[in-house]
Amino acid sequence: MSHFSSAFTAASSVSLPPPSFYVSVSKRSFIYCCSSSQSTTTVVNGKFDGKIVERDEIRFGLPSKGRMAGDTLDLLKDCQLSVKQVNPRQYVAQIPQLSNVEVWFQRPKDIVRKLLSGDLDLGIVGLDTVSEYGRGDEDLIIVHDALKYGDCRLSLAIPKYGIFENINSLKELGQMPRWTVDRPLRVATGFTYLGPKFMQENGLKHVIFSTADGALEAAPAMGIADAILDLVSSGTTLRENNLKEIEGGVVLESQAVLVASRKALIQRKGALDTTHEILERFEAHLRAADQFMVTANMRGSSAEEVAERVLSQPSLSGLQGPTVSPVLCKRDGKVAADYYAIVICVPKKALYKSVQQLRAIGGSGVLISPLTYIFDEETPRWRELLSKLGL
Ligand SMILES: Nc1ncnc2c1ncn2[C@@H]1O[C@H](COP(=O)(O)OP(=O)(O)OP(=O)(O)O)[C@@H](O)[C@H]1O
Ligand SMILES: O=P(O)(O)OC[C@H]1O[C@H](OP(=O)(O)OP(=O)(O)O)[C@H](O)[C@@H]1O
Ligand SMILES: [Mg+2]
Repeated sequence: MSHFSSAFTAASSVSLPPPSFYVSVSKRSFIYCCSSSQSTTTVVNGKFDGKIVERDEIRFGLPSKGRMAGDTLDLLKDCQLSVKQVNPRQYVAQIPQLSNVEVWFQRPKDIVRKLLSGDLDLGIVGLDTVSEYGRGDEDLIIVHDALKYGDCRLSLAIPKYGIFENINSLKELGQMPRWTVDRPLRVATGFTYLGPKFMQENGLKHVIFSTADGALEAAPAMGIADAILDLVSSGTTLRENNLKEIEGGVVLESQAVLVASRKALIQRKGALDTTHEILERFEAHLRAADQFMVTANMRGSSAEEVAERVLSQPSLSGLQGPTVSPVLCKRDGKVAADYYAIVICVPKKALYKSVQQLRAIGGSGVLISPLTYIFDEETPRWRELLSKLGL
C-alpha cells in the first residue's frame, strides 16, 4: 500500500475566486501536499523525485457514478472482465481475471488527479476530463482513444436572440466591437483550463470566465454570462435554453478513453503487461462490435474460382480475403465438392449491400452471426504505446 494518503486536493482547482475571475492562460501546476507518518512532502505535478511509491497491485480508476459509470462496467463485462463490486457504495473492487488489479471507483476528475499524483496507474474517463484536469501533463498517456461511448463535444454557445442574433461564428463573436477591457465577453464554464486556453489560441482578447457546477445554460438568460462553454451531446439542453453553437466554437470532441500514468507503466512491476492485456481485450471487442460474420454457400469448380468471384465484389473482401472451404457430399458413390462455404466479416453498416453482392455472384443460404472478438497478431495501439514510452 502507498505510504501517502490519497485525500489530497489539487490546489489549483479548489479556490476558484467567485463569482467571476480573470484566469491566467499560462500553464499552472498542480501542487499536492502529501503527509506520511514520518514527514510532510510536497509533490509537484504528481512527481515524487520522479519515482513512484511502491505497492504490489495495479490500481485502475473507474467512474464511480454519473453517465460514464454504467457504460464503463458494460465495456469491461463485454471484454470478459467482470468487476466484482459487492454494493455500489463500496469504492474498491476486484477483477477476477486480472489478479494483480485493484479497481477504485472515483469521480472522473479525481481519476485524472490521482493518476497524476501516482495514486492510480490506469483509468477510464472522458477525453474532456483528461484534457481539463490533466492540463497537458506529459505523465498522462492515452492508451486507447476511442472506447466508443460517452460521446460529446465541448462547445461554445451563445443566445439565439438579441445582440447575437446574427452572430454565427467564433470569428464574428470575437470581432464584435462591444468587448473591451472594461466590458469583456463573459463566459460561464466548468472548463476553466481549456476555456481560456482555447480563447487565447483563437485570438479572443477581452474574455472573462465565471464558473458553476451545473445548469450553465441558464447563465445567459439570467444575465450572468454572455456565452457558455459546456459539453453538448444531443443538443437538447442548448435548444431548450435558446442557445446555439457557433462555427469554430468546438474546443474538443470527446469520448471515453483508457488513460495511464507513464511513470507507472515504466516503473511499476506488471503495469505494462496488464495494460497490454486490457488493451488487447478492448481492441478485440471494439473491432468486432461493428462487424458481422457472414457465411454463405456457393456453387463452384474450385476454392480459387469461388474466391475470385468473392474478391471481385468491393464489400466482400473480408479480413484477409475470404475463408473458402469445400462442402463435401457423396454423389454416385464418390465424395465431391459442388458447393463451397465462404466465411467473411463485413461492417454492420454494409450488411445488406454485402448480402446483395453475395447473391449476385451465386451465394445462397446466407447466415449472419454477431462477432464477439477479433484478435489480430498485434494491435496498432500497442505499438503506438510502446513508441510513446520510448520502448
Ligand atoms: N451530454 C453530456 N454532458 C456531460 N457529459 C457528458 C455528456 N455526454 C457524455 N458525457 C461524458 O460524461 C462525463 C460526465 O459525466 P458526469 O456528468 O457523470 O460526471 P461529472 O459531472 O464530471 O462528475 P461530477 O458529478 O463529479 O461533476 C463527461 O466528462 C463526458 O466525458
Ligand atoms: O446536449 P445534451 O444531450 O442536452 O447534454 C448536455 C448537457 O448535459 C450535461 O449536463 P448534466 O446532465 O451533466 O447536468 P449538469 O449540467 O447539472 O451537470 C451538460 O453539462 C449539458 O448541460
Ligand atoms: Mg455532469
